Amino acid sequence: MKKRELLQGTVSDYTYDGMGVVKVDNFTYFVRGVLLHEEIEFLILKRNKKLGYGKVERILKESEHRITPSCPYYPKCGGCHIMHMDYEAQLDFKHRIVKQNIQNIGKLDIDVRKPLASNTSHYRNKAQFPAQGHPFAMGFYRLRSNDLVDIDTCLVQSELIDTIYAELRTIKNTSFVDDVRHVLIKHAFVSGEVMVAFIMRKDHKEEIAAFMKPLLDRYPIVSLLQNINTRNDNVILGDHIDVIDGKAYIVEELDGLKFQISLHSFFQINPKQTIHLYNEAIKSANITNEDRVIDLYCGVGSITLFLARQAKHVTGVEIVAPAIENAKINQQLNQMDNVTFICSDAGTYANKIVSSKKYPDVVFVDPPRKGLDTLTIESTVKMKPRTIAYISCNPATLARDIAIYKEHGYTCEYVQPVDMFPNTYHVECVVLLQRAIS
Ligand SMILES: C[S@@+](CC[C@H](N)C(=O)[O-])C[C@H]1O[C@@H](n2cnc3c(N)ncnc32)[C@H](O)[C@@H]1O
Repeated sequence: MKKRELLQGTVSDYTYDGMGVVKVDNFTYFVRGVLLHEEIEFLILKRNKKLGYGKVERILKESEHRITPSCPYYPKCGGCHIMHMDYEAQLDFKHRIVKQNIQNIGKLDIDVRKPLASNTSHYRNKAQFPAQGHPFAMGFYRLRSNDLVDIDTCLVQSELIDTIYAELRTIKNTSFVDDVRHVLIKHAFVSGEVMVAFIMRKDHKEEIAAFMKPLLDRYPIVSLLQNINTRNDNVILGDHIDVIDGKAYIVEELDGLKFQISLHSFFQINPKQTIHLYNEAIKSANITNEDRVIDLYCGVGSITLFLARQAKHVTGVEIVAPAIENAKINQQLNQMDNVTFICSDAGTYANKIVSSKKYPDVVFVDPPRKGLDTLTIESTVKMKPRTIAYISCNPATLARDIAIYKEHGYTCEYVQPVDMFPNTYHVECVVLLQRAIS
């Protein structure tokens, strides 16, 4: 490869993570920060036998959807990926990616609807900021890197998280700064409650308590925690939690239902859009008060309790024990007696239900990005529910899994993307799989 080789081309497509695809002389390059149909000049950064990566040098013909990002740290900070697109272009990009996955991975001919739109700023209720002592930096990592970008504001976090974060940056001047791995903030939008957790290499409870005292007076921080993590990998949380002040959890409200959320439990990060996501899935599944439902991968029981307002009985299944403890308390907080929570691997529980022959009418699944394993898919099929509602945060594994369900006689009419994560390449989808054969 020649030094500083510049090429020109037109962006003809996107990669799943929002890079532009540019073909020059039948060779494919991926270039970040460009939009569909733009004509660009780019520098070749690297190239192998199959493809190359480029860095945009000049936009020769600009898209009408290009905007100047309002965040001063974009694109250096890896938290957001498509902030140079206006929101219409972001939704088109997500629509396109879901369609491509359904067609190319699933080999399926299914209508992919336009994504449901979200508010685009200050939508996040949770932030985890890595920190380092010398030289001090706190913020987010560059994309696919361990380089920390020092930031003092983040436009996708709730305004309260952003304000508290700005104050927490003064840990720079403390004696314990070198032992801080992450600071994690959760904000319950409706109750206003805030959790602040210091993820530490070693114990500094007393120094943290003294440092946080003025902030506890100024902000609704009802849960101040220390979590010790001595691992050498990139898992953020350790197991041990000390409650330094207040309680070990915060309480959030979604659509009139209350949810206790602890440090280790998963909770959807865009609460306003979560209500639309759950209602979309539940409405399409036509749940009646005769229905018995199993909600696999239930977290703190949020979909479970939404479902329980309409179904005869719902069983929520989740592998993380603290999340199930929260779920059981959430059941009591909302006074619902038609719910059972089980701490188990989803596939193992589903397989037990197959053996017991106590089949549900409807199954909900909301797995992590890796999607469903064979045991879970096969067991849910053997239960013969009339509907399997699949909520997915990864269109690639969703497409793979619905193709397998199709082989087992479950069909779906449409995929409904829901934008839960504006300015990032991530997209959530809801799919209803209906049993076509008996
Ligand atoms: C995408 S979250 C969905 C949680 C919940 N449905 C919600 O909307 O908040 C996936 C959940 O699956 C849980 N999980 C991961 N692997 C699991 C497994 N093998 N069996 C059961 N639950 C699992 C995670 O702990 C997490 O709470």
